[in-house]
Amino acid sequence: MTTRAFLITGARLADGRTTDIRIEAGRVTELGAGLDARGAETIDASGLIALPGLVDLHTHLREPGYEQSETVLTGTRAAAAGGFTTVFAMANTSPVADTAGVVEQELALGEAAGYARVQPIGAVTVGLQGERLAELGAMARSRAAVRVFSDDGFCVSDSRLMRRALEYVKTVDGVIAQHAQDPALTVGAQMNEGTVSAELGLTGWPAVAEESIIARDVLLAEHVGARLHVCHLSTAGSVEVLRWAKARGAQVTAEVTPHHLLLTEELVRGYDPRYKVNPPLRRQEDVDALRLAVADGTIDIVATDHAPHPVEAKECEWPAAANGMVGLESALSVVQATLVDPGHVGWSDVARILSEAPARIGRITGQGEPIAVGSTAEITLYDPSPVRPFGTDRLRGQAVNSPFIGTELPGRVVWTFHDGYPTLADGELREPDDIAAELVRA
Ligand SMILES: NC(=O)N[C@@H](CC(=O)O)C(=O)O
Repeated sequence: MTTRAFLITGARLADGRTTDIRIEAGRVTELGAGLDARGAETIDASGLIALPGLVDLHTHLREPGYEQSETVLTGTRAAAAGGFTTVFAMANTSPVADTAGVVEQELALGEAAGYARVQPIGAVTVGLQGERLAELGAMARSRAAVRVFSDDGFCVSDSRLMRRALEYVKTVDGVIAQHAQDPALTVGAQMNEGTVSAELGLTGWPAVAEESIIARDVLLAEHVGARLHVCHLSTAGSVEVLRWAKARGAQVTAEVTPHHLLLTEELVRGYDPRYKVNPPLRRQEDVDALRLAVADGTIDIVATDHAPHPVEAKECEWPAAANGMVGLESALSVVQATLVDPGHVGWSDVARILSEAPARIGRITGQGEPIAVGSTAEITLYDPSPVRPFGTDRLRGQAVNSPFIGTELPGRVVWTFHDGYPTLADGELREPDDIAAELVRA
Protein backbone atom coordinates (compact mmCIF):
# COMPACT_ATOMS: atom_id res chain seq x y z
CA MET A 1 0.00 0.00 0.00
CA THR A 2 1.01 3.62 -0.50
CA THR A 3 0.12 6.89 1.20
CA ARG A 4 -0.12 8.68 -2.14
CA ALA A 5 -3.51 9.76 -3.50
CA PHE A 6 -4.54 9.59 -7.15
CA LEU A 7 -7.44 11.08 -9.07
CA ILE A 8 -8.31 9.24 -12.28
CA THR A 9 -10.50 11.55 -14.38
CA GLY A 10 -13.04 10.71 -17.06
CA ALA A 11 -12.65 6.92 -17.08
CA ARG A 12 -15.35 4.69 -18.52
CA LEU A 13 -16.40 1.92 -16.14
CA ALA A 14 -17.21 -1.55 -17.46
CA ASP A 15 -20.94 -0.74 -17.18
CA GLY A 16 -20.53 2.27 -19.48
CA ARG A 17 -20.72 5.08 -16.88
CA THR A 18 -18.06 7.78 -17.14
CA THR A 19 -16.58 8.84 -13.80
CA ASP A 20 -13.63 10.19 -11.86
CA ILE A 21 -12.07 7.75 -9.38
CA ARG A 22 -10.24 8.91 -6.27
CA ILE A 23 -7.78 6.48 -4.72
CA GLU A 24 -6.31 6.91 -1.26
CA ALA A 25 -4.35 4.55 0.97
CA GLY A 26 -5.07 1.57 -1.26
CA ARG A 27 -8.84 2.09 -1.55
CA VAL A 28 -11.31 3.77 -3.85
CA THR A 29 -12.59 6.64 -1.74
CA GLU A 30 -14.81 8.56 -4.19
CA LEU A 31 -16.55 8.07 -7.52
CA GLY A 32 -18.37 10.74 -9.51
CA ALA A 33 -18.02 13.61 -11.97
CA GLY A 34 -15.79 16.62 -11.28
CA LEU A 35 -14.11 15.30 -8.13
CA ASP A 36 -11.74 17.57 -6.22
CA ALA A 37 -8.11 16.93 -7.20
CA ARG A 38 -6.66 18.40 -4.01
CA GLY A 39 -3.65 16.49 -2.70
CA ALA A 40 -3.84 13.91 -5.48
CA GLU A 41 -1.85 13.15 -8.61
CA THR A 42 -4.24 13.50 -11.54
CA ILE A 43 -4.41 10.95 -14.35
CA ASP A 44 -6.41 11.87 -17.44
CA ALA A 45 -8.26 8.69 -18.37
CA SER A 46 -10.56 10.04 -21.06
CA GLY A 47 -11.03 7.35 -23.69
CA LEU A 48 -9.82 4.65 -21.30
CA ILE A 49 -11.85 1.81 -19.80
CA ALA A 50 -11.42 1.20 -16.07
CA LEU A 51 -11.63 -2.51 -15.25
CA PRO A 52 -11.16 -4.19 -11.90
CA GLY A 53 -7.53 -5.40 -11.81
CA LEU A 54 -7.25 -8.55 -13.89
CA VAL A 55 -6.86 -11.91 -12.14
CA ASP A 56 -5.15 -14.81 -13.91
CA LEU A 57 -6.04 -18.23 -12.53
CA HIS A 58 -3.32 -19.95 -14.58
CA THR A 59 0.22 -18.52 -14.71
CA HIS A 60 3.53 -20.37 -14.79
CA LEU A 61 6.09 -18.26 -12.91
CA ARG A 62 8.87 -20.93 -13.01
CA GLU A 63 10.55 -19.86 -9.76
CA PRO A 64 11.88 -21.72 -7.83
CA GLY A 65 13.89 -23.93 -10.11
CA TYR A 66 13.48 -22.70 -13.70
CA GLU A 67 14.70 -19.13 -13.40
CA GLN A 68 16.19 -19.33 -16.92
CA SER A 69 12.56 -19.16 -18.14
CA GLU A 70 10.98 -16.67 -15.72
CA THR A 71 11.17 -15.51 -12.13
CA VAL A 72 8.45 -14.27 -9.83
CA LEU A 73 9.80 -10.75 -10.42
CA THR A 74 9.91 -10.94 -14.24
CA GLY A 75 6.61 -12.81 -14.45
CA THR A 76 4.79 -10.31 -12.27
CA ARG A 77 6.28 -7.44 -14.31
CA ALA A 78 4.70 -9.12 -17.35
CA ALA A 79 1.48 -9.39 -15.34
CA ALA A 80 1.47 -5.68 -14.46
CA ALA A 81 2.18 -4.78 -18.09
CA GLY A 82 -0.83 -6.86 -19.12
CA GLY A 83 -3.15 -5.27 -16.55
CA PHE A 84 -3.08 -8.15 -14.04
CA THR A 85 -3.06 -7.46 -10.32
CA THR A 86 -3.22 -11.11 -9.24
CA VAL A 87 -1.69 -14.22 -10.73
CA PHE A 88 -2.29 -17.73 -9.47
CA ALA A 89 1.09 -19.44 -9.73
CA MET A 90 1.08 -23.01 -11.04
CA ALA A 91 2.78 -25.70 -9.02
CA ASN A 92 5.15 -27.15 -11.65
CA THR A 93 8.23 -25.47 -10.21
CA SER A 94 11.34 -27.24 -8.87
CA PRO A 95 10.88 -28.15 -6.10
CA VAL A 96 7.24 -28.70 -6.95
CA ALA A 97 4.81 -26.59 -4.88
CA ASP A 98 3.55 -29.62 -3.00
CA THR A 99 4.36 -28.54 0.59
CA ALA A 100 3.45 -25.65 2.85
CA GLY A 101 7.09 -24.52 2.73
CA VAL A 102 7.21 -24.09 -1.04
CA VAL A 103 3.85 -22.29 -1.34
CA GLU A 104 4.85 -19.92 1.47
CA GLN A 105 8.13 -19.23 -0.37
CA GLU A 106 6.18 -18.45 -3.56
CA LEU A 107 3.90 -16.10 -1.64
CA ALA A 108 6.86 -14.30 -0.07
CA LEU A 109 8.61 -13.88 -3.46
CA GLY A 110 5.46 -12.24 -4.80
CA GLU A 111 5.20 -9.89 -1.83
CA ALA A 112 8.86 -8.92 -2.18
CA ALA A 113 8.45 -8.14 -5.90
CA GLY A 114 5.39 -5.96 -5.29
CA TYR A 115 4.05 -5.97 -8.87
CA ALA A 116 1.00 -8.18 -8.29
CA ARG A 117 -0.49 -10.52 -5.76
CA VAL A 118 0.97 -13.99 -6.27
CA GLN A 119 -1.46 -16.61 -5.05
CA PRO A 120 0.18 -20.05 -5.02
CA ILE A 121 -1.54 -23.11 -6.46
CA GLY A 122 -0.67 -26.34 -4.66
CA ALA A 123 0.13 -29.60 -6.42
CA VAL A 124 -2.48 -32.35 -6.09
CA THR A 125 0.07 -35.15 -5.95
CA VAL A 126 3.60 -35.37 -4.55
CA GLY A 127 6.06 -34.17 -7.19
CA LEU A 128 3.23 -34.09 -9.79
CA GLN A 129 3.84 -37.82 -10.02
CA GLY A 130 0.18 -38.83 -9.85
CA GLU A 131 0.85 -41.47 -7.20
CA ARG A 132 -0.06 -40.08 -3.78
CA LEU A 133 -1.74 -36.95 -2.53
CA ALA A 134 0.41 -33.96 -1.58
CA GLU A 135 -0.01 -32.14 1.77
CA LEU A 136 -3.25 -30.50 0.67
CA GLY A 137 -4.40 -29.64 4.18
CA ALA A 138 -1.06 -28.18 5.25
CA MET A 139 -0.94 -25.99 2.14
CA ALA A 140 -4.53 -24.85 2.78
CA ARG A 141 -3.71 -23.96 6.40
CA SER A 142 -0.39 -22.27 5.54
CA ARG A 143 0.08 -18.50 5.24
CA ALA A 144 -0.51 -18.97 1.49
CA ALA A 145 -4.05 -20.23 2.26
CA VAL A 146 -4.09 -22.39 -0.87
CA ARG A 147 -7.55 -23.11 -2.31
CA VAL A 148 -6.65 -24.12 -5.86
CA PHE A 149 -4.84 -27.41 -6.38
CA SER A 150 -3.51 -28.58 -9.73
CA ASP A 151 -0.96 -30.94 -11.27
CA ASP A 152 -1.14 -28.81 -14.43
CA GLY A 153 1.21 -30.08 -17.09
CA PHE A 154 0.00 -33.50 -16.03
CA CYS A 155 -3.45 -34.96 -15.61
CA VAL A 156 -4.55 -36.58 -12.35
CA SER A 157 -5.50 -39.63 -14.39
CA ASP A 158 -5.94 -42.20 -11.61
CA SER A 159 -9.70 -42.10 -10.87
CA ARG A 160 -9.33 -43.19 -7.28
CA LEU A 161 -6.72 -40.54 -6.54
CA MET A 162 -8.86 -37.89 -8.25
CA ARG A 163 -11.82 -38.91 -6.13
CA ARG A 164 -9.76 -38.66 -2.93
CA ALA A 165 -8.35 -35.27 -3.97
CA LEU A 166 -11.87 -33.93 -4.61
CA GLU A 167 -13.04 -35.24 -1.23
CA TYR A 168 -10.09 -33.62 0.50
CA VAL A 169 -10.32 -30.17 -1.08
CA LYS A 170 -14.05 -30.06 -0.36
CA THR A 171 -13.23 -29.83 3.34
CA VAL A 172 -11.31 -26.56 2.78
CA ASP A 173 -13.70 -25.12 0.14
CA GLY A 174 -10.92 -25.72 -2.37
CA VAL A 175 -11.05 -26.76 -5.99
CA ILE A 176 -9.15 -29.18 -8.18
CA ALA A 177 -8.03 -27.48 -11.40
CA GLN A 178 -7.66 -30.42 -13.71
CA HIS A 179 -5.35 -30.61 -16.73
CA ALA A 180 -7.73 -32.83 -18.71
CA GLN A 181 -5.56 -35.08 -20.87
CA ASP A 182 -5.78 -38.85 -20.83
CA PRO A 183 -2.07 -39.75 -21.02
CA ALA A 184 -2.79 -43.14 -22.59
CA LEU A 185 -4.47 -41.45 -25.55
CA THR A 186 -1.74 -38.86 -26.09
CA VAL A 187 1.52 -40.84 -26.02
CA GLY A 188 4.02 -38.97 -28.22
CA ALA A 189 1.34 -36.50 -29.35
CA GLN A 190 2.64 -33.43 -31.19
CA MET A 191 -0.43 -31.56 -32.40
CA ASN A 192 -4.21 -31.82 -32.74
CA GLU A 193 -5.30 -35.15 -34.25
CA GLY A 194 -7.01 -34.66 -37.59
CA THR A 195 -6.39 -34.16 -41.27
CA VAL A 196 -3.54 -31.69 -40.71
CA SER A 197 -1.64 -34.07 -38.39
CA ALA A 198 -2.16 -36.86 -40.95
CA GLU A 199 -0.81 -34.65 -43.73
CA LEU A 200 2.20 -33.51 -41.69
CA GLY A 201 2.91 -36.98 -40.36
CA LEU A 202 2.90 -35.75 -36.75
CA THR A 203 1.39 -37.90 -33.99
CA GLY A 204 -2.07 -36.60 -33.24
CA TRP A 205 -3.63 -35.52 -29.96
CA PRO A 206 -7.28 -36.53 -30.09
CA ALA A 207 -10.03 -34.31 -28.74
CA VAL A 208 -11.46 -37.30 -26.89
CA ALA A 209 -8.37 -37.41 -24.65
CA GLU A 210 -9.59 -34.12 -23.15
CA GLU A 211 -13.34 -34.70 -23.34
CA SER A 212 -13.33 -38.14 -21.68
CA ILE A 213 -11.40 -36.86 -18.65
CA ILE A 214 -13.74 -33.87 -18.25
CA ALA A 215 -16.78 -36.17 -18.35
CA ARG A 216 -15.25 -38.53 -15.80
CA ASP A 217 -14.25 -35.71 -13.49
CA VAL A 218 -17.69 -34.11 -13.63
CA LEU A 219 -19.19 -37.43 -12.47
CA LEU A 220 -16.57 -37.80 -9.73
CA ALA A 221 -17.08 -34.21 -8.53
CA GLU A 222 -20.85 -34.74 -8.45
CA HIS A 223 -20.45 -38.02 -6.63
CA VAL A 224 -18.50 -36.46 -3.78
CA GLY A 225 -20.12 -33.00 -3.93
CA ALA A 226 -16.87 -31.16 -4.61
CA ARG A 227 -15.79 -28.29 -6.87
CA LEU A 228 -14.03 -29.03 -10.15
CA HIS A 229 -12.32 -26.49 -12.40
CA VAL A 230 -11.28 -27.49 -15.93
CA CYS A 231 -8.07 -25.90 -17.18
CA HIS A 232 -7.61 -24.68 -20.77
CA LEU A 233 -10.66 -26.16 -22.49
CA SER A 234 -9.82 -26.53 -26.18
CA THR A 235 -12.46 -28.47 -28.13
CA ALA A 236 -16.08 -28.08 -29.23
CA GLY A 237 -16.76 -31.49 -27.66
CA SER A 238 -15.45 -30.28 -24.30
CA VAL A 239 -17.92 -27.40 -24.48
CA GLU A 240 -20.73 -29.91 -25.01
CA VAL A 241 -19.60 -31.96 -22.00
CA LEU A 242 -19.45 -28.80 -19.90
CA ARG A 243 -22.96 -27.76 -20.98
CA TRP A 244 -24.24 -31.18 -19.94
CA ALA A 245 -22.38 -30.90 -16.60
CA LYS A 246 -23.81 -27.47 -15.83
CA ALA A 247 -27.31 -28.55 -16.82
CA ARG A 248 -26.98 -31.35 -14.24
CA GLY A 249 -26.01 -28.80 -11.60
CA ALA A 250 -22.45 -30.04 -11.13
CA GLN A 251 -20.13 -27.59 -9.34
CA VAL A 252 -17.89 -27.21 -12.35
CA THR A 253 -16.16 -24.15 -13.80
CA ALA A 254 -13.89 -23.89 -16.83
CA GLU A 255 -11.33 -21.66 -18.46
CA VAL A 256 -10.21 -21.03 -22.03
CA THR A 257 -6.91 -19.43 -23.02
CA PRO A 258 -6.63 -16.40 -25.31
CA HIS A 259 -4.62 -18.45 -27.83
CA HIS A 260 -7.34 -21.10 -28.13
CA LEU A 261 -9.81 -18.28 -28.85
CA LEU A 262 -7.77 -17.00 -31.80
CA LEU A 263 -5.33 -19.50 -33.30
CA THR A 264 -5.83 -22.80 -35.14
CA GLU A 265 -3.82 -25.91 -36.02
CA GLU A 266 -3.24 -24.51 -39.53
CA LEU A 267 -0.32 -22.58 -38.00
CA VAL A 268 1.52 -25.84 -37.32
CA ARG A 269 2.11 -26.24 -41.07
CA GLY A 270 5.04 -23.81 -40.78
CA TYR A 271 6.64 -25.95 -38.03
CA ASP A 272 7.32 -22.84 -35.94
CA PRO A 273 7.51 -24.14 -32.34
CA ARG A 274 6.01 -20.88 -31.05
CA TYR A 275 2.69 -22.55 -31.94
CA LYS A 276 3.41 -25.71 -29.96
CA VAL A 277 1.28 -25.78 -26.85
CA ASN A 278 -0.57 -28.09 -24.50
CA PRO A 279 -3.46 -28.56 -25.22
CA PRO A 280 -2.69 -28.11 -28.90
CA LEU A 281 -4.20 -25.51 -31.20
CA ARG A 282 -7.37 -27.05 -32.63
CA ARG A 283 -9.71 -26.47 -35.62
CA GLN A 284 -11.64 -23.33 -36.55
CA GLU A 285 -14.87 -25.12 -35.48
CA ASP A 286 -13.38 -25.48 -32.01
CA VAL A 287 -12.35 -21.82 -31.86
CA ASP A 288 -15.88 -20.80 -32.88
CA ALA A 289 -17.47 -23.08 -30.25
CA LEU A 290 -15.14 -21.76 -27.52
CA ARG A 291 -16.04 -18.14 -28.31
CA LEU A 292 -19.76 -18.90 -28.19
CA ALA A 293 -19.30 -20.80 -24.93
CA VAL A 294 -17.73 -17.74 -23.30
CA ALA A 295 -20.55 -15.59 -24.69
CA ASP A 296 -23.29 -17.81 -23.22
CA GLY A 297 -21.51 -18.35 -19.89
CA THR A 298 -20.72 -22.04 -20.37
CA ILE A 299 -17.04 -21.18 -20.07
CA ASP A 300 -16.57 -19.08 -16.93
CA ILE A 301 -13.23 -17.38 -17.42
CA VAL A 302 -10.30 -16.62 -19.67
CA ALA A 303 -6.95 -17.64 -18.15
CA THR A 304 -3.62 -17.13 -19.86
CA ASP A 305 -1.64 -20.36 -19.22
CA HIS A 306 1.37 -17.99 -19.48
CA ALA A 307 4.12 -20.59 -20.08
CA PRO A 308 7.52 -18.93 -20.57
CA HIS A 309 10.37 -20.93 -22.06
CA PRO A 310 13.98 -20.01 -22.85
CA VAL A 311 14.93 -19.42 -26.49
CA GLU A 312 16.71 -22.78 -26.80
CA ALA A 313 13.54 -24.67 -25.83
CA LYS A 314 11.68 -23.07 -28.74
CA GLU A 315 14.33 -22.46 -31.43
CA CYS A 316 14.66 -26.13 -32.31
CA GLU A 317 12.84 -28.71 -34.42
CA TRP A 318 9.13 -29.16 -33.69
CA PRO A 319 9.23 -32.55 -31.87
CA ALA A 320 12.02 -31.40 -29.52
CA ALA A 321 10.41 -28.06 -28.64
CA ALA A 322 8.69 -27.39 -25.32
CA ASN A 323 4.94 -26.84 -25.11
CA GLY A 324 3.80 -23.40 -24.05
CA MET A 325 3.23 -19.74 -24.91
CA VAL A 326 3.55 -16.53 -22.94
CA GLY A 327 0.27 -14.70 -22.64
CA LEU A 328 0.02 -12.16 -19.84
CA GLU A 329 0.89 -9.10 -21.91
CA SER A 330 -1.43 -9.96 -24.82
CA ALA A 331 -4.46 -11.44 -23.02
CA LEU A 332 -6.68 -8.37 -22.85
CA SER A 333 -5.96 -7.43 -26.48
CA VAL A 334 -6.81 -10.96 -27.65
CA VAL A 335 -10.01 -10.92 -25.59
CA GLN A 336 -10.95 -7.63 -27.23
CA ALA A 337 -10.17 -9.02 -30.71
CA THR A 338 -11.97 -12.36 -30.28
CA LEU A 339 -14.85 -11.58 -27.93
CA VAL A 340 -15.56 -7.85 -27.64
CA ASP A 341 -15.01 -6.55 -31.18
CA PRO A 342 -17.09 -9.35 -32.81
CA GLY A 343 -19.89 -8.57 -30.32
CA HIS A 344 -19.85 -11.78 -28.27
CA VAL A 345 -19.39 -9.95 -24.95
CA GLY A 346 -19.33 -6.42 -23.53
CA TRP A 347 -16.84 -4.81 -21.16
CA SER A 348 -18.83 -5.78 -18.06
CA ASP A 349 -18.46 -9.42 -19.21
CA VAL A 350 -14.72 -8.83 -19.60
CA ALA A 351 -14.62 -7.63 -15.97
CA ARG A 352 -16.40 -10.85 -15.01
CA ILE A 353 -14.35 -13.34 -17.04
CA LEU A 354 -10.93 -11.78 -16.41
CA SER A 355 -11.34 -10.55 -12.84
CA GLU A 356 -14.47 -11.27 -10.80
CA ALA A 357 -15.01 -14.94 -11.69
CA PRO A 358 -11.36 -16.06 -11.42
CA ALA A 359 -11.11 -14.39 -7.99
CA ARG A 360 -14.29 -16.16 -6.91
CA ILE A 361 -13.20 -19.58 -8.22
CA GLY A 362 -9.84 -19.15 -6.47
CA ARG A 363 -11.56 -17.93 -3.25
CA ILE A 364 -9.47 -14.80 -2.78
CA THR A 365 -10.79 -11.55 -1.38
CA GLY A 366 -9.82 -7.95 -2.12
CA GLN A 367 -9.44 -8.81 -5.82
CA GLY A 368 -12.01 -9.04 -8.58
CA GLU A 369 -14.32 -6.54 -6.89
CA PRO A 370 -16.32 -4.11 -9.05
CA ILE A 371 -14.84 -0.60 -8.85
CA ALA A 372 -16.91 1.08 -6.11
CA VAL A 373 -16.39 3.35 -3.10
CA GLY A 374 -14.61 1.27 -0.49
CA SER A 375 -13.27 -1.37 -2.90
CA THR A 376 -9.55 -2.11 -2.96
CA ALA A 377 -7.70 -0.01 -5.53
CA GLU A 378 -6.92 -2.80 -7.99
CA ILE A 379 -7.63 -1.09 -11.29
CA THR A 380 -6.62 -1.55 -14.92
CA LEU A 381 -6.93 1.36 -17.36
CA TYR A 382 -7.21 0.09 -20.91
CA ASP A 383 -7.19 1.93 -24.23
CA PRO A 384 -9.36 -0.12 -26.63
CA SER A 385 -8.02 1.66 -29.68
CA PRO A 386 -7.68 0.08 -33.13
CA VAL A 387 -5.22 -2.62 -34.13
CA ARG A 388 -1.49 -2.05 -34.17
CA PRO A 389 1.51 -4.35 -34.60
CA PHE A 390 2.23 -6.51 -31.55
CA GLY A 391 6.01 -6.56 -31.17
CA THR A 392 8.57 -7.84 -28.67
CA ASP A 393 8.53 -4.37 -27.06
CA ARG A 394 5.17 -5.40 -25.61
CA LEU A 395 6.73 -8.43 -23.82
CA ARG A 396 7.93 -7.37 -20.39
CA GLY A 397 8.78 -10.74 -18.85
CA GLN A 398 11.89 -12.78 -19.51
CA ALA A 399 10.65 -14.99 -22.35
CA VAL A 400 9.67 -14.11 -25.91
CA ASN A 401 7.71 -17.24 -26.90
CA SER A 402 4.56 -15.34 -27.85
CA PRO A 403 2.51 -16.58 -30.80
CA PHE A 404 1.25 -13.03 -31.35
CA ILE A 405 4.58 -11.39 -32.23
CA GLY A 406 4.29 -10.10 -35.78
CA THR A 407 0.48 -9.98 -35.71
CA GLU A 408 -1.77 -6.99 -35.23
CA LEU A 409 -3.91 -6.69 -32.10
CA PRO A 410 -6.18 -3.97 -30.80
CA GLY A 411 -5.83 -2.09 -27.54
CA ARG A 412 -3.17 -1.37 -24.94
CA VAL A 413 -3.02 -1.45 -21.15
CA VAL A 414 -1.98 2.04 -20.04
CA TRP A 415 -2.13 2.01 -16.22
CA THR A 416 -2.27 -0.82 -13.68
CA PHE A 417 -2.94 0.01 -10.01
CA HIS A 418 -2.11 -2.69 -7.49
CA ASP A 419 -2.82 -2.09 -3.83
CA GLY A 420 -3.33 1.60 -4.58
CA TYR A 421 -0.10 2.33 -6.45
CA PRO A 422 0.70 2.21 -10.15
CA THR A 423 2.81 -0.77 -11.20
CA LEU A 424 2.35 0.39 -14.80
CA ALA A 425 2.22 4.16 -15.30
CA ASP A 426 1.28 5.60 -18.70
CA GLY A 427 2.52 2.43 -20.39
CA GLU A 428 5.81 2.32 -18.45
CA LEU A 429 6.57 -0.31 -15.82
CA ARG A 430 7.70 1.16 -12.52
CA GLU A 431 11.15 0.03 -11.42
CA PRO A 432 11.46 -2.43 -8.51
CA ASP A 433 13.32 0.15 -6.38
CA ASP A 434 10.54 2.71 -6.84
CA ILE A 435 7.94 0.19 -5.79
CA ALA A 436 10.02 -0.95 -2.82
CA ALA A 437 10.47 2.66 -1.70
CA GLU A 438 6.76 3.27 -1.99
CA LEU A 439 5.95 0.20 0.08
CA VAL A 440 8.41 1.23 2.78
CA ARG A 441 6.88 4.71 3.00
CA ALA A 442 3.40 3.30 3.51
N1 LIG B 1 0.65 -25.27 -21.39
C1 LIG B 1 1.82 -25.64 -21.85
O1 LIG B 1 1.95 -25.83 -23.05
N2 LIG B 1 2.87 -25.80 -21.03
C2 LIG B 1 2.83 -25.79 -19.59
C3 LIG B 1 2.48 -27.09 -18.99
C4 LIG B 1 1.57 -27.94 -19.79
O2 LIG B 1 0.35 -27.79 -19.66
O3 LIG B 1 2.08 -28.77 -20.54
C5 LIG B 1 4.20 -25.39 -19.08
O4 LIG B 1 4.41 -25.42 -17.85
O5 LIG B 1 5.07 -25.05 -19.88
